[in-house]
Amino acid sequence: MSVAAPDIAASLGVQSLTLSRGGRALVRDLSFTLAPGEALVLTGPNGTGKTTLLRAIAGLVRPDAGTITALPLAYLGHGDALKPAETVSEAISFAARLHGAGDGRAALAAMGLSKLVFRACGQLSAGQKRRLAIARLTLNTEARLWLMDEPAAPLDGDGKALLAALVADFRARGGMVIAATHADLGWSDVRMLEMRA
Ligand SMILES: Nc1ncnc2c1ncn2[C@@H]1O[C@H](COP(=O)(O)OP(=O)(O)OP(=O)(O)O)[C@@H](O)[C@H]1O
Repeated sequence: MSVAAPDIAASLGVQSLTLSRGGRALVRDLSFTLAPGEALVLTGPNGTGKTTLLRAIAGLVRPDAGTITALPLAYLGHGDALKPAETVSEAISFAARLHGAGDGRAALAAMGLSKLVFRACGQLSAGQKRRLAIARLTLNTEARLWLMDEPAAPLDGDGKALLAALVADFRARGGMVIAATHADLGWSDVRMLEMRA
């Protein structure tokens, strides 16, 4: 007996979405579609709901109303979710094994971390931790959509350029990206959504 693979939507569809937190409406009747290869950048003042919208798309916050297409996705939150005692090599190889994505060394190289494989995650700088969290996200080979919350906040210029290259490569392979940021990410050909208070 064979079991058919579930249908996976090609695009992300957000329809008539309303979201609130603490009794306050943050998003009202929002609709948009993101097609393969597209990126959407969320901007807007602190507290306007960028993280909440990302979390709703990830299925972590229940909308008051509306629908969101379910897609295989990878989520990069504010925090890097690294275990301090684990080495960089251990952190990356676990994720690589989980997703059947080789040994993860190419992902480390892509974020400029090859020389840090034996360093404990707890001893990394803020920018190095962010680079590692990004490298790990790219190992999720099933993901069609990357959700990134302030992905570049602690990154230097080189780190931002490496992130931009990974995002461009993912999009060229049909991936979709939604990022919340206060910084200019330097990504080309993005759509913008400004959240308002
Ligand atoms: N668990 C919660 N319970 C109640 N209110 C919450 C909760 N989480 C977030 N909020 C509120 O929802 C609003 C939106 O928060 P959110 O983190 O989505 O904003 P943001 O646009 O991402 O902000 P920032 O730019 O500071 O990262 C804020 O007013 C926040 O206090």
